[in-house]
Amino acid sequence: GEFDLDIESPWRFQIADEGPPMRQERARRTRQVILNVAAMEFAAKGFREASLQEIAVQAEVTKGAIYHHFSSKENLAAYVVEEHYARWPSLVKDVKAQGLSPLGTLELLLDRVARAFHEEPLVQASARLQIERSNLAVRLPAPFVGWTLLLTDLLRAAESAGQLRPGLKPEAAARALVAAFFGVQHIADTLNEQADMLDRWGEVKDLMLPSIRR
Ligand SMILES: CCC[C@@H]1OCC(CO)=C1C(=O)O
Repeated sequence: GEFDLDIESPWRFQIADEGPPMRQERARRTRQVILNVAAMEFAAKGFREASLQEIAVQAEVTKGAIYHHFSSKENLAAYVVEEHYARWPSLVKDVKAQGLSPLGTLELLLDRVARAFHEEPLVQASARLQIERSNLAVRLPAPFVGWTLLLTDLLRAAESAGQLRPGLKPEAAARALVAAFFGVQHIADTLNEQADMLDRWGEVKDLMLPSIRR
């Protein structure tokens, strides 16, 4: 049945320096190209080694254009993370619209997120920047919180629908799923640059979901 997902709030956060207003379409496009190229650079080399010069060359803009849109390398990193989190609400809406059961929605959602980690540079860059967050002199949103809240909602709905193993606490299962997912994507990234993420997530899912279902 329908369940209320507050999918906007967990991932909304205020960026320190908002940057210039987006008047022309061309400026918006340039900004997006810089973000996409920066994501690949951050994902490949991490914050410190990522080079604004390299980003400028690949985005075919001047370094000045990067500073115009993002004011600093740190702020550019914050926007890469913001772009990553900004993706989830629409993904959640799409999955929810399939009208599956709460646990069916949870499984499909995490499969889609696994695919995003497998193939999207913005998501991969954000995950790597979040790991480096203590070395970054810019405020990033707390990782994991948004997903833990959202999965808790889904698991509470599963409990109401009688889908949850008796005695299982929704919050505990949500934390365990987020921890498992984080570990899987981290290992897949570290050892194989996310190449085997879908298989590795499938193994963990096949182990955990039966222990969650009634
Ligand atoms: C869905 C699991 C949570 C997810 O795993 C990697 C990561 C990186 O920051 C996450 C986050 O929520 O921030």
